[in-house]
Amino acid sequence: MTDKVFEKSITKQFEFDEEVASVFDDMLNRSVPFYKEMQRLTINFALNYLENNDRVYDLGCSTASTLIELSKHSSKKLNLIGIDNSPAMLARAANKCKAFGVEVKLLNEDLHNIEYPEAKLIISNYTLQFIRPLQREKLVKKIYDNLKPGGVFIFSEKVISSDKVLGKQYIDEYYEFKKTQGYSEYEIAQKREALENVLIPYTDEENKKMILDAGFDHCETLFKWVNFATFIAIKK
Ligand SMILES: C[S@@+](CC[C@H](N)C(=O)[O-])C[C@H]1O[C@@H](n2cnc3c(N)ncnc32)[C@H](O)[C@@H]1O
Ligand SMILES: O=C(O)C(=O)C[C@]1(C(=O)O)C=C[C@@H](O)C=C1
Repeated sequence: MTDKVFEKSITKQFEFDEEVASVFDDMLNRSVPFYKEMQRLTINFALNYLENNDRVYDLGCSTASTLIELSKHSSKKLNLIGIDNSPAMLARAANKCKAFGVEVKLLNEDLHNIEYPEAKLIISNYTLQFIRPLQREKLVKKIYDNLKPGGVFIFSEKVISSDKVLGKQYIDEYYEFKKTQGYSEYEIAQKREALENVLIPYTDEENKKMILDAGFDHCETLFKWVNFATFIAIKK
C-alpha cells in the first residue's frame, strides 16, 4: 500500500500505529535513501560473523523484513528474534514470516524491559533514534552486555551534522530526495512536524562515542548517504 499518511493535516505526534504499520514498507523504501542497499549490507556483514545456532536479535524489527532477508541469505540455522512494542507492526511481521516460511520469534516488548541473552548479533535499524537520549545510552550499554564476546551490533540511524550550515544542506538534500519519491512539500512538512522531538538524531561522532563509551572495542561507518548512516560495532 502507498504511504499517504501525511497527505492530511496532522493531529498528533508520529507513532507506529495501525495507520503507519499498514503502509510501513512503502514508507521506509521511499523515506530512507538506499534502504535496500543498507539492508543488503547489514545482512552481508552480519553473515561474516554468524555460525550455526547463533542468536540474532532485531531491536525495533517492525514488519521483520531484515530478519526474513537474513534468513533467506543464510546457509546456517539461526535463532531469529524480533522485538517491537507496536502490535500493529508485529501483526504484519507475523503474516510476512508465515508467508515466507521463515521461523522468527516475535516479542511484543519494550526494548527497555527485557534482556537479549546470548546474542551473537544484534541489529537495530532506525530505532535508537526514537529512544530518549538518556535511555539510549543505557540501552546501548545493555546491548553491549548482552552480546557474547566476538559479537557484533549493526545499527542504522538518521544523523545530523555538527556543522550548522552543512546540517541545513543535509536537510535540503534529503527533502529533494523525498520529492523524487513522490512526496509533496505538504507531506514533507507535516511529517517533519510529527517527528519533532520524537525522532532525535545524533551526529556520527555522538553515535560512535556512545558505542565506545558502552564498552565496544571498535565502531565504524559501513554506509552513509548524507543524513542516514549504518554503523558496525564489535565486541572482542
Ligand atoms: C523505523 S522503525 C524500524 C525499522 C526496521 N528496523 C526496518 O529496518 O525495517 C522503528 C521501530 O521501532 C519500534 N520501537 C520504537 N521504540 C521502541 C521501544 N521502546 N521498544 C520496542 N520497540 C520500539 C517501533 O514500533 C518501530 O517498529
Ligand atoms: O521521513 C523521515 O523524515 C524519516 O526520518 C524517515 C523515517 C526514519 O528514518 O525512521 C522516519 C519515520 C519512519 O519510521 C520511517 C522512516
